[in-house]
Amino acid sequence: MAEQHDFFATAEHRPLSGERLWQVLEHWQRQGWIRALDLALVRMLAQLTDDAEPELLLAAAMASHQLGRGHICLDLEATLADPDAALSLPPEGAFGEQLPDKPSELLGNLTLSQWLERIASSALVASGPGSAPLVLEPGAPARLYLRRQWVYEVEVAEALGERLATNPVESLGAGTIERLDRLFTAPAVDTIDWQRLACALASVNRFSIITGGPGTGKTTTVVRLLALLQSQALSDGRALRIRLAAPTGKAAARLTESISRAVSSLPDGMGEAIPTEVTTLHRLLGSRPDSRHFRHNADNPLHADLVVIDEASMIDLEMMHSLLKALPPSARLILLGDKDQLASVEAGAVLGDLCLDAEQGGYSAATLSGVSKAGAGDLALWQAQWGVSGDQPLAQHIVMLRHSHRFGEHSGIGHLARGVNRGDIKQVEQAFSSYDASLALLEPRTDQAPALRELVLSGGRLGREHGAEGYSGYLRQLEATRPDSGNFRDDIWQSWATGLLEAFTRFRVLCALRKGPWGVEGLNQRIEQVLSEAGLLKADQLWYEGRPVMLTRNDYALGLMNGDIGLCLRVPQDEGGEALRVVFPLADGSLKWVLPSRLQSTETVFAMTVHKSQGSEFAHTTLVLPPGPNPVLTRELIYTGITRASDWFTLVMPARARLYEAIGTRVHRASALRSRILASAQQ
Ligand SMILES: Nc1ncnc2c1ncn2[C@@H]1O[C@H](COP(=O)(O)OP(=O)(O)OP(=O)(O)O)[C@@H](O)[C@H]1O
Repeated sequence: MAEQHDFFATAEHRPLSGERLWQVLEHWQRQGWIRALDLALVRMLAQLTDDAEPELLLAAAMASHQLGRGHICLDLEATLADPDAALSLPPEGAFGEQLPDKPSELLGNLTLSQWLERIASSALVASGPGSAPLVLEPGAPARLYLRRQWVYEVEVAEALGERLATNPVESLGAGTIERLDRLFTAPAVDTIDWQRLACALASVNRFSIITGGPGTGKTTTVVRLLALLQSQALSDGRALRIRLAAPTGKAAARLTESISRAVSSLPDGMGEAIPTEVTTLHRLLGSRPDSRHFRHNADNPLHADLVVIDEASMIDLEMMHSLLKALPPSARLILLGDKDQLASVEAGAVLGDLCLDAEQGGYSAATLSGVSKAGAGDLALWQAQWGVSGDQPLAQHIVMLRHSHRFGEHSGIGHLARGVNRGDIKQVEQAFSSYDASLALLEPRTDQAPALRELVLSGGRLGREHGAEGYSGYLRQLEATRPDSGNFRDDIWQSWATGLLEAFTRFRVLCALRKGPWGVEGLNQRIEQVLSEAGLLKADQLWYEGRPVMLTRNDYALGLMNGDIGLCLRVPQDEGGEALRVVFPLADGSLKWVLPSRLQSTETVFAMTVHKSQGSEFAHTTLVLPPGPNPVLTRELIYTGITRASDWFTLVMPARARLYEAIGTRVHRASALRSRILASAQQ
């Protein structure tokens, strides 16, 4: 590949001078194309040595910037092929403008081999373990890492590779099969019971992934798996220590509810000693204020025999690293999640990377023979129909659930989500035209369109025809059910607040962008204005009754996490009189009341980004796309937005082309995690 790039380079690359480098980097930072953090890192690197070529420092700035965009490393070859894409140029709102000092001007005629040479020649760069702050892997594709990311990737791959190295599926014994028979009915002829298969495979492995779209039974399956393993352990005289966690408080609270439901429907005698309390990953690992290190680590592992993590698509590489470090070697790890959802906010796409081929199965002869007695159907025949065979270690540990019990064949949301996932524009259009009881499409010309106003107030057409409300439902409930006496600690005020928190989840506006009139910032202002004009709230100050807020940073002193959502309510005080307090739901079902002045970093959340909505579900979800092209518009973003809806979904798109472009664009995050894991498992 290096030669190929050299071949296409037509003009000579003029070496970059130090002076020009700093001019350009400062310009990039002023423009917001790179972060202040990226520039500070490069300045720090430049001070460590005087042998760093400007082209190396440029690569370091881009690697740091790419990390901020979720990439674990800088793919040097891809960067040379499209240098401006590495800085997401053109920026939001600047489409078509002439932009000076773009990366393509600096890297235009540089060949890969020249760049590699200049990077590798510095003491700042190593090709593997050591203390140099950068790591260069010159293979194909050549990658430049900041050292910490390289260490995370290597150590996660080693830990998972070690867990994948064994596949004792032949040990599936008569006791397990008898329990599977109690937990599952026999599958229909010629079908595969993927849930049963997942249970059988995960019952013998130390690492398993159960992936599937919304309502495919991930929770149901894992609860049956816990029942199977715990009843086995109890009959051996030693209960398993089981821990359940999810990346966010919201996801943990949702899973607590669905696990409790699933445990109560287990066959008699099989629900014993199965916990239903789900904690956040941060709490599970023991987060420490202002530190990226956790209380539980390799020296102080978790007290657990089995750890289940839900919403695993939200786990970034660093968190996966911390989790694997804290996991005792003998403990089982089970990840649940939807591989097609957006990747984590922070860097990495761990679940997506691991599940790249999950749809095809790819089970080996040993796995097929081992599970043939599990009663899940003829997996060998199913796989033969796909023409797939395999002995790739990762595939033996993954099961994809394929049938949605929530969004079945006749569900509009299911039809639409499947169409988006397949990139099938026809199916997407057909979904909107055929399923008008659950789906609506709005194509407003401006952000002031009356139809948008109606959507926000009362749910638009879905509100009029099918009872899918907008924000007026929550705000009317606030006034109509307000208790008339007592104090905010009284049960009556607590249940009022609980009801309002629940009502607020019935409708939500999700945005692809943060900035601009079609982003979170503009739409929050617009929604406040619409609701104020309708007399539903008085948004004349920062804090007003009815304001929904989201924390934008962890607040360890208050025990609240980034992403937690609360409502600002006017409540009677202990000492008499009334005051505004913000009420937050906690994972254990209790409420936390906080004075607004104690909240450091919050933002209004009538509109929120799709990223922040992961792990949540709203009865009526509205997804707003911007009119202009933007690299954040991807298939995964649209799918994640749609699948936040439990009953109704409205898509707002000022320009149809954005939807088509997004559906055709897949998220790609540079990393070598998958190939490293496979190499490590085969060693
Ligand atoms: N095999 C099954 N047969 C009938 N109903 C099922 C089956 N599996 C799951 N369900 C039902 O489907 C619904 C969704 O199941 P579950 O909550 O386990 O799915 P999930 O994949 O965890 O969903 P999500 O992650 O989207 O919340 C539940 O009401 C559950 O009882």
